[in-house]
Amino acid sequence: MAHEILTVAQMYSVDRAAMQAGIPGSLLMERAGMAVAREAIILCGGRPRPVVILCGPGNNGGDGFVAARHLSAAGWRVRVGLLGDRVALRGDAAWAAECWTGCVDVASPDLLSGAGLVIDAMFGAGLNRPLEGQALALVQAMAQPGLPVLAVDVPSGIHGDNGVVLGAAPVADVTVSFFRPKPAHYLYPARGHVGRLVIADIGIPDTVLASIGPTIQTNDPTLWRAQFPRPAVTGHKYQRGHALILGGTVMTGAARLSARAALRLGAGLVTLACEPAAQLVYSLSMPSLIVQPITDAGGFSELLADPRRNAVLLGPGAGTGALLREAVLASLRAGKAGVLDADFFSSFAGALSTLRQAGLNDRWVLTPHEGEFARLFGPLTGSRLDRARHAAAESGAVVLLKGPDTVIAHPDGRVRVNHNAPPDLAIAGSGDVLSGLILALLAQGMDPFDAASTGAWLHGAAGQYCGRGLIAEDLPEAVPAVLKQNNL
Ligand SMILES: NC(=O)C1=CN([C@@H]2O[C@H](COP(=O)(O)OP(=O)(O)OC[C@H]3O[C@@H](n4cnc5c(N)ncnc54)[C@H](O)[C@@H]3O)[C@@H](O)[C@H]2O)[C@@H](O)CC1
Ligand SMILES: [K+]
Repeated sequence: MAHEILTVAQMYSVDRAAMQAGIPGSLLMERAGMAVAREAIILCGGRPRPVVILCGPGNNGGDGFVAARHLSAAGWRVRVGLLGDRVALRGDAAWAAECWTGCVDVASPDLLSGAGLVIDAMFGAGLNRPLEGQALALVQAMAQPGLPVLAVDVPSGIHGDNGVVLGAAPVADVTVSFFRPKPAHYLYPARGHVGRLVIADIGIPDTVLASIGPTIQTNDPTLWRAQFPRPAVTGHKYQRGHALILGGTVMTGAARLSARAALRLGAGLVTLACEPAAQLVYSLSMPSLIVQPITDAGGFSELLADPRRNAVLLGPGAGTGALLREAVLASLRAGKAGVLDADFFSSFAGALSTLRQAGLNDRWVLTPHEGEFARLFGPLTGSRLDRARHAAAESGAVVLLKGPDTVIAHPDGRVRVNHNAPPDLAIAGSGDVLSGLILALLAQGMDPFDAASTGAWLHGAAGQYCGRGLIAEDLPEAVPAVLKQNNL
């Protein structure tokens, strides 16, 4: 299964490469339009409906003309509405329009009355400004209750790269795109407009990707399954890593959730260091947890001195005092791997250079949500993808920017977009579980980029497994079932 996501510019390069390889653009358009017609038939359960196809002035419109021809040939009643002048059509779109022998009306909202399906072929990759005028009115008219919408490439008004809605965009039931998805198919708010995504094969050979060098992927177990840690038959707990967590004194729930997740995902040992006042809370919470009282950062450094303690989690519920700050710097200097989360971001607001000097590198995973991200990295612009990538390059660490479309970026420019998280995961303590999962994988020696990807995916899968009504405590308990379900 392919996991590459291509930017709009990369998709145009693919198009050119395919043509250089001898595949004419008109053939790509023919296959694209056929795929659209096929999906329209599937969407309507094989029963013809009056369909209105709204065609724009570029090749997205060309795909619409091809679909019109195929649906008409299949016995469907087709009305085509064109946005713009027919004589202004160029290249393959002009060819596709010539091949359509039916009527072409001026695209207007009136055309939609009586329609059982609308195919949105107004704008795709070439959208370069917000919708206005007639295009905007058409998008608004598509929002009729009960009128299914099938979008070609992207719902018109969606920017293919950043997932931003430019002016307005229909909420499609199905979006049919070609060869590989674009970032907007996975990034919100666009993803909320895409509906079911179909990526159609239009005969472009995978070999064209060699010259493109895609760096964005959808997150999926096939990317990291081979690296997923499995206990050896003859192994013992010390070969499964020793995770170290700094627990807070007041918000003790956060570190307990992280510890529980780390234990469930197979860390050999988990030590939780805390001030003596909180020792009992942690000790009584989980018999398998080792609790070590410390009175200051010196005590934490002593724990770090044992090389078997190979992965550290700092931040969940840890407070913003000197202990967390010093524990972070000591862990970075000690050359450990680890996860920096939650209160870490407030403690080091705007202090990226201090972290880098202390040794922040790609053995570390930073797991901010949007607010925490801005605290450390400032108000960066661009899509979540761009910002995560920029932050990873700037920090030298793996950055996992949390959200419904969690993005995981490596400082070398690789990015993965996670897409299995249900909205039920937006609850208190959910992030603490995620950082505990990643911690367990780091302790077991997994590469940090893969550990972050795996953690995000397992977190989403656990959320799906628990379903509605889940609380954060349920997530670690779902780990064994999710591992079994997915043969991990
Ligand atoms: N491999 C590929 O890349 C393939 C692409 N195909 C289709 O080609 C499309 C891209 O075609 P184009 O590059 O011609 O781009 P589009 O057809 O998406 O749009 C370009 C046209 O729309 C105008 N336009 C852009 N934004 C506008 C706005 N807000 N209001 C009014 N007019 C606006 C532009 O001036 C230009 O005339 C894809 O989305 C896809 O549907 C397919 O034909 C098959 C192969
Ligand atoms: K479209």
